[in-house]
Amino acid sequence: MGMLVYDERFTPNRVPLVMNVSRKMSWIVVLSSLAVLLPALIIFYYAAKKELLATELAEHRDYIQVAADGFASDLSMFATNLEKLDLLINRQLVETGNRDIARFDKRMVISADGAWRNNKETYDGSIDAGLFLPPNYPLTDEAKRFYGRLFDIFESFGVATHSEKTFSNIWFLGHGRSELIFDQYYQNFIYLMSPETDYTETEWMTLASPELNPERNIRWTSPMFDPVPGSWIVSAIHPLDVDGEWVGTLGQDVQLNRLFRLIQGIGDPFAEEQHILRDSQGGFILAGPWQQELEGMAEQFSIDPKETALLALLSRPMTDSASLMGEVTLQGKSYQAIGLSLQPMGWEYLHLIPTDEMLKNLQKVVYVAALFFLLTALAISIVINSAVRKVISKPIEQLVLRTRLFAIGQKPEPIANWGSYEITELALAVDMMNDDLERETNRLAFMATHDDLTGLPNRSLLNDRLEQVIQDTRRYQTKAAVLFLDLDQFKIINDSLGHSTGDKLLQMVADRISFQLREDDVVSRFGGDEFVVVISDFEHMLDLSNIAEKLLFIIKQPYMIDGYDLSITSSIGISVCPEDSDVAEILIQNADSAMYESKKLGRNAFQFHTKDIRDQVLRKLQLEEALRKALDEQQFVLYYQPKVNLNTGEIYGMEALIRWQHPEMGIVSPLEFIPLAEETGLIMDIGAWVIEEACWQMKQWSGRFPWLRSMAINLSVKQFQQKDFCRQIEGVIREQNIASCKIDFEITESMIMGDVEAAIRMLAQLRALGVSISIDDFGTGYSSLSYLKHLPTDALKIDRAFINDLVNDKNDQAITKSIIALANNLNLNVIAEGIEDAEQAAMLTAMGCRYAQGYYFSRPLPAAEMALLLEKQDNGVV
Ligand SMILES: Nc1nc2c(ncn2[C@@H]2O[C@@H]3COP(=O)(O)O[C@H]4[C@@H](O)[C@H](n5cnc6c(=O)[nH]c(N)nc65)O[C@@H]4COP(=O)(O)O[C@H]3[C@H]2O)c(=O)[nH]1
Repeated sequence: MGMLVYDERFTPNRVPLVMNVSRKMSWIVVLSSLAVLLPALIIFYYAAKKELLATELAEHRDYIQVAADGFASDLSMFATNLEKLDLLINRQLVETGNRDIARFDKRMVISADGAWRNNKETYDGSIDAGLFLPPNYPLTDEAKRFYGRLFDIFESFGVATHSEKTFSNIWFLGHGRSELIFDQYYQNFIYLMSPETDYTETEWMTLASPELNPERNIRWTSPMFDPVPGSWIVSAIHPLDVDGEWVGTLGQDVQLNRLFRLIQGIGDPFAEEQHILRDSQGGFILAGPWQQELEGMAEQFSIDPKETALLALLSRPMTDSASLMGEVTLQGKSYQAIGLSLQPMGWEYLHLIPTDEMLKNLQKVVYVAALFFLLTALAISIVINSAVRKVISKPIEQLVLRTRLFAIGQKPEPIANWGSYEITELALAVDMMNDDLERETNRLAFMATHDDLTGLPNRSLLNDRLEQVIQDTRRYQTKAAVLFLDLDQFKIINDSLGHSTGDKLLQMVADRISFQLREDDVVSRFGGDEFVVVISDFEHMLDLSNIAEKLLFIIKQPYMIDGYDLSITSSIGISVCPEDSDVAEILIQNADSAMYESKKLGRNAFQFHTKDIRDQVLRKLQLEEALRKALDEQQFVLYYQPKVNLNTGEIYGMEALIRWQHPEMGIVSPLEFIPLAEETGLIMDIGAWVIEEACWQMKQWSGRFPWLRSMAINLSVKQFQQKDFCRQIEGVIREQNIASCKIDFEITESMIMGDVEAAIRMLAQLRALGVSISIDDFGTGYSSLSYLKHLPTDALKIDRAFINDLVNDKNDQAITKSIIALANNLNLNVIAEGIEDAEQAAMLTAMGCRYAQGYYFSRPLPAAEMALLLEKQDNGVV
């Protein structure tokens, strides 16, 4: 959808990590489901595990108890058997007789190796007991009776008990290395025995000795691993005492494998369950995972010392009944241990159940549940994804598209229903916002290109239009013109009647100019009271003259504003494209220069841009460049023009006048460069230099000529407007150590007229420093008498314009007289400037003017010449 409106700002990679809402919602569902379900599953798992282990282990413990009981009862049955056998033998030996001797003789023969064994031909091991007597056995009748009777007892006992299948054999070992045995498994045992066979020092005999078995009860031999059948054997031992005398041992060999099956088949055995069985001496019978190792070297076997948990468990005492012994780690795997002590042998049995196998089913349940939850969450997220896409994402994408269309200036059709209330509201708000934005953008664009007051195009739009017009002149070989129009003396109206009246006047002038011109022409407000008109196409220069004249005329017509009947004239400068230039900026500059020229020519006139004007502009540029270097290169010098007392002809003071001695241009008049310095701001530095230099000079001269009253220094408007001007002056006075009363600042009326109040404040501050103030060029500046009386001044200087023709011009005489009268009334001194002859001096004296300055007395002089003049007066020569 975004592809429809291509704009670099809209490319999605600007925000590469942002996901769309529907996908985000899906993720939220999946993740929040998992966030809830996973911990729930984990909690469930651990709770269930605890419960399961508790119940399962309890069940197993019971099984084990049953199996162990079975195991123990089997074993104890052997003990009972032997006890019974002992009783039987003792009872029946009392009744032995010759029948027993006959039985012995009938059965026994000497074998080739010298040992006595049963006659093989009549021997059937499954029903007969076998007897072995070593060679040279002392065969007394008593012995024959004894063995003959034992044959009988063993066979009947053996056959009877064998049916119970609880043991494999019963045997008797006598002190003389005799052995009587009834063995179901090794029926020919006696034939395998060598004549040297001697069991008398083995446990089979010793455990029955009165020394080791004073209680005369059942003992168990250490279990033994028989590698041939691969089975563990243990023998039950019972002493056979006849008439209180130990005659031998009764025993039974028990193959443990059959019993192991009892404990190894408990419940549903676990694949990796382990069994550890130790006899009462600590010897291993079952060694869990190390069973093979044990059976390979039963004597040296011990548990790996790294299995510390198991060793610790084995070191704990076990109870007779099966008990849970907690969790143990074996070869890195977790087991649940159940242990007990098997009686009557005192063996310790440890049953190890792999924890994971016990929990296998539970884990399966948890995995299935987790999978189920995950799939459910995924399914829900898919549903939410498509719902959110339909209800939110799609409308939002539409809205984005609409906004982008607005952004590129297109206006899509409004959509009344967006499916849901909130989106419809949002869409309405977005449309409204876009409308407002469009209006505001247009307004800002207009403001950026138009003048607030008059609504005319401003400078920037003027430039654009002028560029366009210039291009058209090139393309269509036409001519265009720029008219630079400035209102004459507008400042006076503005200052005297107020800005509001001035603004209304400007608006009316703008309307009149616009009304006079064609639509194609451009009328713009260039600044202040300046307007620039672009005439886009004309044929003859005369057309331009006509337009200019029409404008001069229409502007000159009276205006009725705020109850004032106002009139104003204008001056117009005209530059022509392409003759003067085809560069917008230069065309405007040229028209501006021509406008100044027309002002010089007397205002209310128009002037075409000419070569002369161009030369003047060039000169101005040249001067400006040179002026920037002048101060550094010390090209300025001060001249001094004496001020004279008309009554006595004596010099009482002087005016410092700056001179610029340029190495190539020669002397440049201050009338030319001071306005330029003001325009460029260089006047600040130049003015400061003048003040310092003049003060320094006055300090020198007032030492030599104490009667010298004042040094007048001209101030420029910009200097005067500086905020810290007073502080600067104070600094100079302090630095030069000069009496401030000897400094007189000359300011012009126009400098005061802008902001009268501020000017009054500044003058008061200056006077507070002790300096005096004179108003220069007085009479030309439309001073209002009303504020003149409030001005903190000391003197008025009558402008040279009134003196020039004073002798002949009655008006000038009248003005001069009234200025003198005004000064007298306001208690101000009055100085006439520009006196060039004696007649003027005489007339002024007659009019009551006391002070004067002019070529008649002296031209402005370099310091050295001025010093000579002062010296002459000091010497009374003048
Ligand atoms: N025709 C004629 N002219 C006479 C006669 N007596 C004096 N003048 C000239 O009249 C001007 C008097 O200075 P201004 O009215 O203050 O007018 C000054 C003043 O406004 C400005 N100016 C000169 N020096 C400075 C300065 O240091 N700072 C500032 N801000 N302006 C200065 O330049 C203006 C012109 O100065 P200058 O060329 O020195 O011209 C001086 C002076 O040479 C006379 O009898 N006949």
